[in-house]
This record gives sequence, structure tokens and C-alpha cells, in this order.
Amino acid sequence: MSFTIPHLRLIATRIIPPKPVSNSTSFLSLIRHFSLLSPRNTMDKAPSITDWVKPGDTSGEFKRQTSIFRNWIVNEPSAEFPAEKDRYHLYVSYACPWAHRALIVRRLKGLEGIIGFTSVHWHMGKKGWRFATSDENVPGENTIPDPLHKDFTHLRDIYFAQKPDYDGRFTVPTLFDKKKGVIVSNESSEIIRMFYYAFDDLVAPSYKNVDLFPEKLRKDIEEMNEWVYTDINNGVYKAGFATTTEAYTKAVTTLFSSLDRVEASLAQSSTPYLLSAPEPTEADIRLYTTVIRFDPVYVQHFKCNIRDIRSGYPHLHRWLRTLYWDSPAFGQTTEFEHIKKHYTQSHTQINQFAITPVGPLPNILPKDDEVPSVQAALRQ
Ligand SMILES: N[C@@H](CCC(=O)N[C@@H](CS)C(=O)NCC(=O)O)C(=O)O
Repeated sequence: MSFTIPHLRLIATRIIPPKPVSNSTSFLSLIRHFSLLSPRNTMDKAPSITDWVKPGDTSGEFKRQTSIFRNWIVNEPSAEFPAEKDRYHLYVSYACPWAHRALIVRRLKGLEGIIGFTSVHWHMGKKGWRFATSDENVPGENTIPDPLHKDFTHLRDIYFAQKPDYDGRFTVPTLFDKKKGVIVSNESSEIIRMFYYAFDDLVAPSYKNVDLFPEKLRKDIEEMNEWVYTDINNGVYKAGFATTTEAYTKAVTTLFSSLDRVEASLAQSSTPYLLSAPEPTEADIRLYTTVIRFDPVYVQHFKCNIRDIRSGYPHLHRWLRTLYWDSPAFGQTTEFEHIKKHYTQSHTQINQFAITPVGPLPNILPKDDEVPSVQAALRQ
């Protein structure tokens, strides 16, 4: 009989039950030790974390996996995961658009003193996201070693400590319960919704009034989320990771039709935000984290180059800059160095020499400036 890594983890679990998370390093060492002693180390044969299109999938299409941890924090003391100050910790990457949603909402809802966070290093290698080491000086607040588990070097250590046979992806954002030592959720669309209301009794009154999912816009937001997610948020990845021209062309043309649709809708908006909302809502947050990465990365790295935002989409460009420059929750959670370096230096299948392009410069234009061609057109 040959043993795979998940088998070995299961065997190891039966011999020595996992210790609490804070103390599980020796358990992880045991797993690693077993995997080295295994009759046939199948590590090399297992699909690699960097196989963005499943080997053998002739469609050449990138298919995103569904998140596994789907618990909810609720404002109810007897709940499995009750809303409490300093109980939950958010693991993010500044590079990641899904994690960026959670960082923005944390700020907009005034949760800084209630939920702590750590950003991983921008580089994602064969073992997935890693924590920065104490001797590294990586920009971005809290880009530090894991403050909760001193011996953990990678995000995946948290997943394995809880579920030794875990065979899903190790994704950010990951919301962690320090009291129970378990992952609450690794699904950003649900994490942000927990943040909207669950902690409202703990935040300052001004933040309680921030409603990112207002009752009367819910239907429109849900409807917009549907196509923005499929065609734009995930659409850039579908274009970038495609391994056939057909899959790429389909993704990129759908992406740009949907950007055209947003542009037309912003042209009609009676406010600076989507859906004519008086303040930013979930719809703005979910679109922002893709559009802010568009010119600096997706245009060249993911070949999303039918147009760029700064010269091709005046209303989207204005909307983007309003959020970035006028709202610290958007601007101050945007870390361009993580964004640019992560994609270009982690995806070596599509950028073999891991060179990060210098431009476009600046990463985002000031509100009162335009690229020269737009300036010239405006002068006419
Ligand atoms: N559905 C998830 C997707 C999260 C996700 O894919 N995050 C990426 C970073 S942008 C990740 O951590 N990928 C690591 C991997 O897939 O191995 C969510 O929205 O939370």
C-alpha cells in the first residue's frame, strides 16, 4: 500500500491527537517527519498549488474552488461564535483583492480596536502564503510574523493544525477565533457581511450608522454582485490563468463588456458611487478591489489590455480616485508594492523571469490630473 500525505496526516492524528493550536508545532513536525519516512513520498505527484488550471483540463479555464470554512459570528452571547472584542484575528494579504474587501470593511466599520489583523508577505510560493520574518522590512502595517503562533511560518500551518487532512486551498482572508483556536471563515463575501452588523454594539455610535448593505439597495447590490463577481472580479483571473486562446478570449471579452456596463451605469449615477448610493456600499467595495489593481497589474500581467482604466474609462477612473483619495478605508488599505510584486513574482508560469514591470506610473493618478492623451482631448 502506498501512502499519500493526507493518509499520513490521518494516521498521525490517530496516534497523537492534535494539540491546541497555540502548541501544535510538534504535531506538524511529526507530519513532516512521517512524510519523509513514507514508503512512497507522493508529494511530487500531488497537484501543485500553482496549477491554476487543473492538469489535464483541456478547456484551459481557471475554476476557483469553493471556500471550506463557513461559520458566522453573530451578536448573540450564546452563539458558537459570538461577537466579542479582541477575540477574532484576520489573516490577509495586501495583494489579494478578496482579502482587501475585509480590510476595507474593518476600517469603514471602525473595527480596528476589536479585530486585529496580520498581512502575509506578498510572495506566494509552493507552500502558499508565508509570513514575513522578523528581520524583513516589508511595507504595510502588520506585515509581520504570525503573532498568534510563534512557530508557524506559513498560513497553511493554521489550516493543518485544525484539520490535518485538509486538502483545499490555503486562502486569505482567513478569520480566526483565538478563544477556540479555530478558523471561523475563509470566505470574504461572508466575512464582510459579518462585519457589517455583528459588532454594532461594540463600535462607536458613528460607525454603527455606517450601513454597507442598506435594506432598500439589497436587491440591486445582489444583482450587481452576481455579474461583477463572475465577469470582473473573477474574470481577470479567468483571463490571466487561461491556458487556451479560446478560454482567454472568452474571459477577456466578457470582462470588458461588463466594464463597459459599469461605466455606463456610473455615467448615470446621481452620486459619486455605484447605484446612486449616498455613501459607498458593498457594491463599491467589491468592485474597487479589482479596479485598483487593474492598471498596475491586470492590464499587462493578466493580458486584460483591450483598454486600461485611466485612458479608457473616464467615469470608472473618477469613481476609483474618489474612493482611493477621499476615503482612508480604501486608500490606506491599498499597498501597491504588495500588489505589483505578488502577482508578477509569484505567478512564474505566466511571468517566467519574475520581473515586475515598473509602470504604469504613477500607480494611481491624483484626482486633478489625467494621462496626456486625455488632457489633450479635454483641451479640444
Ligand atoms: N472565495 C475566496 C477566494 C479567496 C482567494 O482565492 N484568495 C487567494 C488570494 S487572492 C488565495 O489566498 N489563494 C491561495 C491559493 O489559492 O492557494 C474568498 O473570496 O475569500
